[in-house]
Amino acid sequence: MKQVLTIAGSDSGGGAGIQADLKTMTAFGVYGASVITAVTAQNTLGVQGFETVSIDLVAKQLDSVLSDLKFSALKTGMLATSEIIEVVVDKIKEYQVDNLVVDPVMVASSGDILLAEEAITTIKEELIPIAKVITPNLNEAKVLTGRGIEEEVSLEILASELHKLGCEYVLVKGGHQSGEIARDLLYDGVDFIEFSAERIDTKDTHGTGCTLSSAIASNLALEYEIKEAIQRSKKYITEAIKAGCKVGQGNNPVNHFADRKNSIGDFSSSSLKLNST
Ligand SMILES: Nc1ncnc2c1ncn2[C@@H]1O[C@H](COP(=O)(O)OP(=O)(O)OP(=O)(O)O)[C@@H](O)[C@H]1O
Ligand SMILES: Cc1ncc(COP(=O)(O)O)c(N)n1
Repeated sequence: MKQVLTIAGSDSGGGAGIQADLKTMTAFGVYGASVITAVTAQNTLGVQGFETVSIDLVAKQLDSVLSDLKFSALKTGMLATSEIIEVVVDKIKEYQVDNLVVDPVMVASSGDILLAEEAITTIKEELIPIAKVITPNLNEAKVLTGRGIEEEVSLEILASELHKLGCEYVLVKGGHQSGEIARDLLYDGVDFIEFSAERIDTKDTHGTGCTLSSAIASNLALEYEIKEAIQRSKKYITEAIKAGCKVGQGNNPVNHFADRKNSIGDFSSSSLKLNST
């Protein structure tokens, strides 16, 4: 079974972070392991607080899993501080894991800040250069290219500027744009490739970024080449948003069961052959 690692924060509400990552990996049939960088007290209404895990314990988690399991891909999500980013980069280099997907999480969809400001430079200078693909949303792409959030700029310009930071591919997500199409743009340094799907009219998009990046990491682990991996992940996130998951009172998470409703029948009592004496 292919193994995939997520290095990210915990979302107690189960919609984003580590929890969304492991659900996504399971849905794609890969084995998901996790290194937790921060523990958030969070629900569908927002982030009520968080604490980072000590550098020592982040390093120990990384050594534990990287020395034992064999990862075909990994993703990073909430890394919170420069010090955590540095230890993550050191360990990825030490254990030489390929197929790094970097989701440069900065702010939760609720508006709560999840990354220290000085850590933005560390992401740019140390993490992005070792990434196979980075998956910033529109605002993250603007911040990483030194722009203000209000500035009007095309996905093409953002993607080509970000590519110069040294990653192999840039996928700028257009989820926060308006219009009938949710358009993401991939750039490999030469060509732009669009991934478009219908925009679903909903506020329940908690965890979309975590889910998409985990889906890409899972599909890279399954040996799909990058465009196919993104295409499959885009289909997954679109269906998961469409199905939704009305679990809380705020912005609800996506539904990881969207594609698998029919498989429930396999586990129903009528389909199980039990020997009773
Ligand atoms: N309403 C929507 N309908 C269809 N697709 C969407 C919608 N919102 C986001 N997406 C898609 O979901 C994926 C994640 O994009 P988004 O821009 O929301 O990332 P993000 O802001 O990092 O996510 P998050 O809100 O979890 O931080 C992209 O493929 C995007 O196009
Ligand atoms: C631990 C953690 N990681 C990432 C996000 C971003 O996800 P979203 O923007 O959907 O809130 C989050 N809210 N919490």
